[in-house]
Amino acid sequence: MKTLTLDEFIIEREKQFPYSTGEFSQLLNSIKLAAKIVNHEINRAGLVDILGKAGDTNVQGEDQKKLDVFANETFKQALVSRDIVCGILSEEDEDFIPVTGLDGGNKNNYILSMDPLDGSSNIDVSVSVGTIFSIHRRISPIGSPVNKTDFLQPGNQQVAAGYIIYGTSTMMVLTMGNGVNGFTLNPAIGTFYLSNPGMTFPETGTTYSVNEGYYRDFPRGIKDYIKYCQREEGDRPYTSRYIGSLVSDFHRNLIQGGIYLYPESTKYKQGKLRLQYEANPIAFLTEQAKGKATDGSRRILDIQPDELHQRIPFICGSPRMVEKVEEFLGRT
Ligand SMILES: O=P(O)(O)OC[C@H]1O[C@](O)(COP(=O)(O)O)[C@@H](O)[C@@H]1O
Ligand SMILES: [Mg+2]
Ligand SMILES: [Mg+2]
Repeated sequence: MKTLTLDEFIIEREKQFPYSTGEFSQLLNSIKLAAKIVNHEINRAGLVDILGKAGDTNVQGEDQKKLDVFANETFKQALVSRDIVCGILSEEDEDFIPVTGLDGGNKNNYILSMDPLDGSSNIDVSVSVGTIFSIHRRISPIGSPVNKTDFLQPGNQQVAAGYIIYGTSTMMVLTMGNGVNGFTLNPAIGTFYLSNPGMTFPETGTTYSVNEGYYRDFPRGIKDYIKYCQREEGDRPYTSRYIGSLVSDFHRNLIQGGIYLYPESTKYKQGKLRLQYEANPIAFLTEQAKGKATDGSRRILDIQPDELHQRIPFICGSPRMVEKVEEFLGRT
């Protein structure tokens, strides 16, 4: 049986999509193109001047890496030059970016929120990193410039979300609200093929992913859950695996079962991860893969955003494991 390419898969799915105008597949094509350019740069990172700090900080006060900036510019270029979105929100830009036509307005339907390079702390040491994206339909009138409310929609309004993992192989994992599918890049011909159809979280797992270096500063319930994972009982102790790239830790847990936690702590009072372009897209994928995603008490996708770059405590993965954390948090 012929393996579907990403293009063929999207065209097939778009036929089932209300409002289908071809705009959506063009948008995913732009993402796919930018991903291939970034992938190429990552693969030869040590040979070109793309490692290390760029010398600036982003709106979160983090040192931008050269690859953060390269990935950000590459994705923006691919989207703006094709005039395929009406606005962009990026981790690396303070404000949202309205994409305007000659008339100052914009006829496009979609806005894209993105984390152009996820796992920046791993770039210089050849550990897998990713790109995360979230797609919403605009709420401002077609033809007018986008405004802030377009970017403060809750996660349950996403029409699609995904990530690209630049790992031992390069994959795009995507949901359009109808399950989760993984596509592997054949670097020889530059085509993504449907390699992992119908990805779903195992009900439970034996892997937990959390930066235990912050253990002391975690809420009581999280500390109790970590101790529970380490106790010699039943199928425990669980294995601790933490790559330090959300996309990579999530991808492993999606395939093998497991849980990822980035709770609030004294250093990150609201957690570290950003709601609009990290937690929401990953939560949409999680739920579409029959997993669970919470901030400890609320369903991530139902949280009403207040700020473009707001942070949120984030827990996601195999449903039984996430429920156990909620139980521990509920007890405190
Ligand atoms: O080093 P820490 O504090 O454990 O944080 C690691 C987490 O931060 C992130 O790197 C944040 O993402 P960015 O690299 O896009 O800023 C996640 O990918 C990762 O899970
Ligand atoms: Mg990130
Ligand atoms: Mg990033």
